[in-house]
Amino acid sequence: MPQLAAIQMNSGADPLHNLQRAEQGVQQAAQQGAQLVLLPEMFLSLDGQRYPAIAADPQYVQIVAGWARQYKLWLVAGAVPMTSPDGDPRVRSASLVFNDQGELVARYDKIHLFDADVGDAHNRYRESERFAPGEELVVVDTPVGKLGLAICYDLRFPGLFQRLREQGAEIISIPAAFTYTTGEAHWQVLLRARAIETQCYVLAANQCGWHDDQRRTWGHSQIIDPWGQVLSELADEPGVVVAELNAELLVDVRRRMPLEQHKRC
Ligand SMILES: O=C(O)CNC(=O)[C@H](CS)NC(=O)CCC(=O)C(=O)O
Repeated sequence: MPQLAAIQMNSGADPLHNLQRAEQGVQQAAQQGAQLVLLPEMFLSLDGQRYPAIAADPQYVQIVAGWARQYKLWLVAGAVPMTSPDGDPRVRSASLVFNDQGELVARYDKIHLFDADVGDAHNRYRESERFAPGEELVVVDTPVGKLGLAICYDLRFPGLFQRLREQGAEIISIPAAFTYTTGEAHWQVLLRARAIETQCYVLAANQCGWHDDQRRTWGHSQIIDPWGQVLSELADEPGVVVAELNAELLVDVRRRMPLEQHKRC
């Protein structure tokens, strides 16, 4: 059965250092037989001041594409800063999907931006100051199933997930930098709810620990099956979580309880 993997990181500001640690994670996932691997949100750097320079330099994306080719796996570069196609000076937070040849096959730009007062040490999150929102939903064919893309704060908007399911999603990837405070309160409940409602596999890769700017993230990256069962979960240290995708289970859950056909609104 195909293997899914999510990489949990404690990204600092320096992209070169983060690249090294991300590659270690990808290598570890490959050794465990992973075919579809997810990196967390802003794994290249969690320092907002660096996002424009990262977006302007294609070498970062080329390096990540090279891992997909080298380790022969499909790799979702959870979210990286990318130039806005419409000329907005703000970057976009983009999820990039590479096939096992290292070719870019899909890009999803985060739609919901996290502007919230969390009440933690960092407190005031204003993602829209640095990032412009995306507009389009993305579902992409992979050898392990149809993959729907979402990012972090999107997790709180179930309508997006309903539409990914309508467009055929069987697996949904959620790279994140979910805060410690909101993660402790909501992360797993939301992830399991999205898996149960959409009857999809949910692959969630979070940041963990303290970062360079008084931000603390929750970790607890995990893989959940379409019945809502947590197959594998990390605590709050960097690492890799791996689980099998059982295509029969997915069909069975949907056949026994055909939510898609019963939906009336
Ligand atoms: O802005 C950056 O530097 C990189 N982006 C992030 O860390 C984003 C926006 S601040 N984080 C989230 O969306 C967390 C959502 C969350 O924690 C919740 O919904 O509770």
